[in-house]
Amino acid sequence: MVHQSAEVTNQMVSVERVWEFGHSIPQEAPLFTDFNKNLMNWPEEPSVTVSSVSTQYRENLPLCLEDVSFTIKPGERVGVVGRTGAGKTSLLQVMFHVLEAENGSIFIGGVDTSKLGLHKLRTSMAVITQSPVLFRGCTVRENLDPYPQGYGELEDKRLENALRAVHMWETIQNIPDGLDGIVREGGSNFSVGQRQLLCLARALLSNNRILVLDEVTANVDQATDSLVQQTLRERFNTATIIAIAQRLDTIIDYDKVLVLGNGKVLFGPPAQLVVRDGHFTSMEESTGQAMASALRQKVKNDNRLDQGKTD
Ligand SMILES: Nc1ncnc2c1ncn2[C@@H]1O[C@H](COP(=O)(O)OP(=O)(O)OP(=O)(O)O)[C@@H](O)[C@H]1O
Repeated sequence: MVHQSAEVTNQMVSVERVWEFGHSIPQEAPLFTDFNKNLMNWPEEPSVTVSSVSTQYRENLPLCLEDVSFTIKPGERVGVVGRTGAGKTSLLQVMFHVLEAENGSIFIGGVDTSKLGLHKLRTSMAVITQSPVLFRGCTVRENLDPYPQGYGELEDKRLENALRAVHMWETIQNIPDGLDGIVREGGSNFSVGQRQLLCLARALLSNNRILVLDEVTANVDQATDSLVQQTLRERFNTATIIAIAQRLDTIIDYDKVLVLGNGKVLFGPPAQLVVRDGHFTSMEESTGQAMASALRQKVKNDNRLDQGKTD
């Protein structure tokens, strides 16, 4: 009896812990709200307005975004740049309400996203993160399109087109069972770059009007990067694209550049941004030409490095 009562006391600690997880931990916003019902085709106009957003990861930590405001028009392609730790990923997290904004608001397609259920919000925008997610134990086919719109040859053709667009069709054909090949833990049977390309194919298949990319081509070579950029231009030509980029050449032809630094922003067309000491410092119309040529020079240098030339 003594043994059993000690055992029960021990097990009650586990019960207490489970109860705490269920009741005392701050929860995310609800997945579904009544507000969602009126928004079947949202966002018809894929605009993004971020208004005076500030936030931090925890109460005693410094703000990772401070009074950030900008407006992206439907169909614009915006490159997000900034030094390491500038808040680029935090901005994406706030857009998807993974990290909640403490102040300010985010409107997507004219709707205040804090009123939306998370399911609607997160399924309406395609995102490819720095650590791309592939699901273990599922096939390549299921990873690309968990909710297939058709079956048989038609569906195979859709998947093939998406894989061809991201230049992964040959790779998939070369693995055992092709589209029906199994994806291992965390996608470990693919390289990081290949996983990102597969996630891009998944984004293509989802037909979302807003595409968010977090350094999506950081792990692929220059040639694949150019091909992916071409795919983005051709296949997402009406979508709004927000792309965090480390390579300036990937965003040089984008409509706008958003420069984050110490949680604050500069926002404008690439030709209006000024580079000093290799970093964006201000936005001046008159010096736009200088910026454009600095960018071109930088791209040239990067290309030389990629080709292994040392001059
Ligand atoms: N989970 C976290 N908890 C606490 N602080 C965090 C967390 N994630 C990021 N931070 C802090 O927030 C700030 C912004 O980080 P964030 O990841 O947004 O930067 P970033 O611009 O995306 O950097 P990188 O280019 O390296 O990806 C940094 O100072 C970082 O230390």
